[in-house]
Order: sequence, then C-alpha cells, then structure tokens
Amino acid sequence: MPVMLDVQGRRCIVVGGGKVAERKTMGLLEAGAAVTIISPALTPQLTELAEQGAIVWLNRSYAPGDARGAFLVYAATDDSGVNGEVAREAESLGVPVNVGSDAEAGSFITPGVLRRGRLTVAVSTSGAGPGTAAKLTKLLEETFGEEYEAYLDFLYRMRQEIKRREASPEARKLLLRTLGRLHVLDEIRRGTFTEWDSEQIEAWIAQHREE
Ligand SMILES: C[C@@]1(CC(=O)O)c2cc3[nH]c(cc4nc(cc5[nH]c(cc(n2)[C@H]1CCC(=O)O)[C@@](C)(CC(=O)O)[C@@H]5CCC(=O)O)C(CC(=O)O)=C4CCC(=O)O)c(CCC(=O)O)c3CC(=O)O
Ligand SMILES: NC(=O)C1=CN([C@@H]2O[C@H](COP(=O)(O)OP(=O)(O)OC[C@H]3O[C@@H](n4cnc5c(N)ncnc54)[C@H](O)[C@@H]3O)[C@@H](O)[C@H]2O)C=CC1
Repeated sequence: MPVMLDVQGRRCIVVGGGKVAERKTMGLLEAGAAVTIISPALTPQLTELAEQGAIVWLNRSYAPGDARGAFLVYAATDDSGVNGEVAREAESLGVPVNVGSDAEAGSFITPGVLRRGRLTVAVSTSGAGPGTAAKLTKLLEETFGEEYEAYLDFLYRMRQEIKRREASPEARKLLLRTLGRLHVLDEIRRGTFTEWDSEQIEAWIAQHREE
C-alpha cells in the first residue's frame, strides 16, 4: 500500500551503520527526519554526519527496547537474526519496520525515489528486483526533468490562490481544470516562462471563472 509519510522532525531509528544504513539515512535526512543510528561501527559518511550533529549515533549493538518511541524503524545490519529481532520488537510496539535483508520480514519496503521539488515518484518491485527498481527510477529521471520543480511550484501557488479567492465549488473546479490545460510546462522547458505576479493571477481567475 503506497503512502507518502511526513517524517519531518520525527524520530526514525536505523539499526546498523553500513552501506545500506547509509542509504536509508540519506533518504530520511532528505525528508527532514530526526535520525538515530544504533551501531558499533559507521561508514565514513555516517561518521561525518554524526560529528556534524546531523544524526544521533548510539555507539553500540542493538538492544531490546531500542524501537520504543520511534515513528519508523530500519533494520539494516548484516545479521539477519538481529534484523529479525528488531522487526519483531517494532511489530509488537505497532511501529512500521523495514528490513533491508528481507522484504517480507518487515512491514514496509523502501522504494526507489525520484524527487523534483514538490513531485515525488516512488518505484517498487515488491522486493522482486531491487536493481530493477533502481534502473526504473533512473529511467524516470529522463521523463520527469528539472522543469517539474518550477511547474509544481506554479501549480501550488495557483491552487492556493484559486482556493483563497474563489468560494464557489463549481467555479473552483472549472478553474483548476483549466489550469491543468495551460502550456506552462512547455514554456518552462523552452525557457519562455515568466512568473505570474498577483495581478496576472487575479486577471486570469476573473477571465476563466465563468467559461
Ligand atoms: C526488499 C528491499 C529492502 C528494503 O526495503 O530496503 C531490498 C532488498 C535487497 N536489495 C538487495 C540488493 C540491491 N539493492 C539495490 C538498490 C536498492 N534497493 C532498494 C530497495 C530494496 N532492497 C527493497 C526492495 C525494493 C523493491 O524492489 O521495491 C532501493 C530501491 C531503495 C533503497 O534501498 O534506498 C535501492 C535503489 C536506490 C536507487 O539507486 O534508486 C541494488 C542496486 C545498487 O546498489 O545499485 C542491489 C544490488 C543488485 C541486486 O542484487 O539486485 C538485496 C540483495 C543483497 C544480497 O545479495 O545480500 C536485498 C535483499 C533481498 O533480496 O531481499
Ligand atoms: N536493502 C538493500 O538495498 C540492500 C540490502 N542488503 C542487505 O543488507 C545487509 C546490510 O548490508 P550492508 O549495509 O552493505 O552491510 P555492512 O556490512 O556494510 O554493514 C553492516 C552494519 O551493521 C552493523 N551491525 C552488525 N551487527 C549489529 C548489531 N547487532 N547491532 C547494530 N548494528 C550492527 C555493523 O556494525 C555494520 O555497520 C546485507 O547483509 C544484505 O542482506 C544488501 C545490499 C542492498
């Protein structure tokens, strides 16, 4: 079941400090999570993050009780027995858990992720082929270029303005549908798009609210 979680400022626990733990941590930090790593060893990059205070590092092995109070738990050690223990504890506490060594041992898996500002595309093969999930994510990077970031910022602003200025549900619906038909994305791609100021937005809404 795909969902988009808001992990901003929420405590997420990563057990293990190797390559896999590093990748999960980078994804969590990108999403603004408060990461605690529990591991007797860290990769150079994770060590640097701990030194900078960007993550909390507990320099020891996993111990029962570590999953308490977490929003998400990642079992990313190279010991599948330990990963299984972490998963059981998290499950008993009702905390979602990811197991890097076995898709089916946890309650969620980590998809490949493509970000373009407000756009997030997640790709999963349900654990059948993680390398394929990575390849498909790369392919999507070509389809969804950098222009989507500016385009979604534009859509976000217009949607806010339409909702703020327009009380009638019918007019809103019409405006939002018309908005989706604009050629702004092409203009951004061609470099001919210029930001709309408040007056232009107001004029556009007035012109299109009753078509
Ligand atoms: C089940 C899952 C667990 C989880 O949720 O973590 C899992 C499990 C395993 N991965 C393995 C191997 C590799 N994983 C990658 C890459 C990624 N793996 C990711 C997710 C997942 N991997 C989850 C399922 C996702 C899905 O399919 O929906 C991505 C998408 C996201 C991320 O990790 O951030 C990230 C791409 C990020 C990107 O670049 O976009 C590569 C390629 C590479 O490194 O370039 C290889 C080597 C090639 C190969 O083996 O295919 C092995 C075998 C280990 C062994 O042999 O011991 C297992 C264990 C098993 O098979 O169960
Ligand atoms: N999800 C994925 O994308 C992938 C998953 N894997 C799986 O993930 C596992 C981990 O892979 P890597 O990060 O490459 O391994 P790694 O060997 O680089 O790192 C393992 C880490 O776990 C720590 N650790 C070991 N026992 C621990 C304990 N009891 N408590 C806390 N930390 C402990 C170690 O100190 C080390 O930092 C692999 O064994 C494999 O099964 C492997 C490749 C990709």
